[in-house]
Amino acid sequence: MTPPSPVIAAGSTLASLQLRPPLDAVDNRILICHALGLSRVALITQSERALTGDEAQRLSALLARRLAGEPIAYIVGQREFFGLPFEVSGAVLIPRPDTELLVELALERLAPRARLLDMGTGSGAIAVALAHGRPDAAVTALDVSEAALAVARRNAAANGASVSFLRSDWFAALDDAVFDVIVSNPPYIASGDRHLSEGDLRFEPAGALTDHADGLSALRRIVAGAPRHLAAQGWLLLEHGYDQAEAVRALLAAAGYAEVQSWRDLAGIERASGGRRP
Ligand SMILES: C[S@@+](CC[C@H](N)C(=O)[O-])C[C@H]1O[C@@H](n2cnc3c(N)ncnc32)[C@H](O)[C@@H]1O
Repeated sequence: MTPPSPVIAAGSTLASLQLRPPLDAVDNRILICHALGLSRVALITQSERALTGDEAQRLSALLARRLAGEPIAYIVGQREFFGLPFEVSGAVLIPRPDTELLVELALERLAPRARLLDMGTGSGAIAVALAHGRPDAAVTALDVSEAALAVARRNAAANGASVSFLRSDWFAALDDAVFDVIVSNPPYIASGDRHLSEGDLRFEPAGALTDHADGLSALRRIVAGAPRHLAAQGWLLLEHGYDQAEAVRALLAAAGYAEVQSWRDLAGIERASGGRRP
């Protein structure tokens, strides 16, 4: 079926636009607020206000992008993660609620003034959430993408979080730095996986999603390289795909990590695994 035209008529009231298919009321509300620079409260109090010609054009353009499948977070340039606002652009993965599990696991393991490293920081979501929640911690975050690091630096500044950022191909630029906790949500989708050409993933940076191999190659490199940068008893905590927990535990066990285990997300799926320095 052809989707209804995204062209919005000048003179439409805000109330009528919120119920306009094919988007649901939440998406409509977010796009209207963004196009018109209105708060949610203003949308309610000004429900009978009619759109000007300029506003109708702006909203039509946003709606067309959404109907073409672009994630709403990229359209409005923002996504919430761990209760904090994060700028997002096509240079970074949109932070997922699933990844909050990794933040919680790290928070449980951070001793006072602990040193933490976030590998493949993207928007900075994990590092900024941790530095915001634990200002006493010394948080370092790295990424191979300079464009992602620029977004992450702005997110740290906007959220008042102190994070040291570093451009690095995994451990390459770390010298002999040592951390008490290393966390990573690396690219773990295998090349050729059909999900890469579906939904939001079509719009996200390929380098954030896939390792261009079997899905485990970045995880292998991190598991192998982390011991040299972990303090005694230090934790390595990794996010991975819904079907990779067994494989990641096997990698950790083969590398000699202690207390190897996996943790389930809110849907009951093992989405994070880790262990202590061998
Ligand atoms: C799945 S995204 C995670 C982003 C963010 N940490 C999050 O959880 O929302 C993976 C990140 O790893 C980065 N990355 C990919 N290859 C890398 C490499 N060789 N060295 C460092 N970072 C890398 C990507 O640029 C991307 O930002």
